[in-house]
Amino acid sequence: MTETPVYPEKLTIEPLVRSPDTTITVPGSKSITNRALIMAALAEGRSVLLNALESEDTEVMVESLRRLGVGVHAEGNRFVVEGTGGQIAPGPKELFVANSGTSMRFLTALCALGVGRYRLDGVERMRQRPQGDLLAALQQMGINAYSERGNDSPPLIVEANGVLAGGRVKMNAEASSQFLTALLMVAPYALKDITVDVTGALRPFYVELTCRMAAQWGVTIDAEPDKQRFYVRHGQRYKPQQAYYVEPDASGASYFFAAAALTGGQVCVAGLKSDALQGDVRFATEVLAAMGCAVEERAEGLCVQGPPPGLLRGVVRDMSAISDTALTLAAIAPFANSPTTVSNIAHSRYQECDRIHAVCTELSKLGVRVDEHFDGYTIWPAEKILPGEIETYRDHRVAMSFALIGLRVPGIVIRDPACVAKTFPNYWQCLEQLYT
Ligand SMILES: O=C(O)C1=C[C@@H](OP(=O)(O)O)[C@@H](O)[C@H](O)C1
Ligand SMILES: C=C(OP(=O)(O)O)C(=O)O
Repeated sequence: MTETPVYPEKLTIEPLVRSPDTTITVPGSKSITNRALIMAALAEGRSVLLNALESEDTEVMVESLRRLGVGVHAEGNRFVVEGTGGQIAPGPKELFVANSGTSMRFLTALCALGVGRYRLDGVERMRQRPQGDLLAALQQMGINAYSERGNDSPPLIVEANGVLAGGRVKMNAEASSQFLTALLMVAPYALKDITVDVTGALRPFYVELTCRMAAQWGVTIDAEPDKQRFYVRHGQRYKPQQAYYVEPDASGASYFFAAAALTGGQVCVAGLKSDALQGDVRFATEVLAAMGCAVEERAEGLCVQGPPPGLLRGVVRDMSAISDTALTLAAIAPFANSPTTVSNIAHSRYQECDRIHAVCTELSKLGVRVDEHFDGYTIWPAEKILPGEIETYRDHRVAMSFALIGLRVPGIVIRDPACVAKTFPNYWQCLEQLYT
């Protein structure tokens, strides 16, 4: 894989002197790359992924798959995967996934197809992130899956006996929709058909992404219209793909669209379509459009034109389905001419950091009025935003979002800029292109 650039401890963002008018190429989607890696691993034979994301979150997935006996050869963003048809190397095996939620959840379910003992661990923050409802679902299917410390967080142990029973399972996926994705992806390899009854609220777009991708790879996942029940026939098999193209990362694209919104400029993201598989494309097509931006799909990609100065409107939105972009929205909200309220993202307090608290703390530091709610925030238009040093809490999205404020306000300094390596190692180079 390519080397991550070396960054200083702090990065000062220079304000733009004129509005951008440019096209940016963002890397491939994390969500799609890590799903495609699992589906390719489960398929029998060679698959080739094109425009795959090369970042920490996909590297830990690739390394873990290798430990499970799946050959993965990465040449830049072209990944060649030698699928083993659902056979994974017997335990004992130790997997380390740093702070990649998708890797932790998807691999936990994959290990349930193995034989023996698998131990999955991550960095300190990963040891605080919730996994209990995924473990509970696997237990219902005859797998001895548990948290080593008894706190529903990693390290996780999966003791498997080569048989995932299948049958009827109840699952709560409120803490993370990734639990359901993880289970659905391995479901065709169970002994019996699987019916999942979803209890509690489900953030649907990531699960829809899973279902749409499974269909591309030859597996049907049926869902009731209300998305409270999913059904997977056992015995289906993923078909290896000769050239599976990974869409540009829509969450990563949100920063560049937001830059256009902030500056009255125009930014296109190459290759992204308004009907992308990824729900986060709605940040542009719905949220920015509601704030007064013009959003248009063109031959070169999806393009956002920001409104003239002073005309960006605040929005009141349930951001639960696209919560990774709630931080992007928080960064541009102080520049709007009315307050912005984000609701229903309580789960994001258990992601890379407590994202609600981080947003509120860092915006307050810059003199922005913000009210913290248990499930979101209200951000008020700011007459003046102060310079300041942003704590990024090892959260790539805090770093990428707050850098946007620096495009308008002098003296914004981002601590630990290297944390973007989780999903977007060349973020700062892409950001620089806005100055050209
Ligand atoms: O399935 C996925 O690819 C993802 C689901 C979401 O997680 P949660 O459902 O845990 O919020 C999102 O935040 C994450 O970045 C990627
Ligand atoms: C929440 C995120 O990632 P994950 O859950 O995959 O670690 C993210 O990328 O914002």
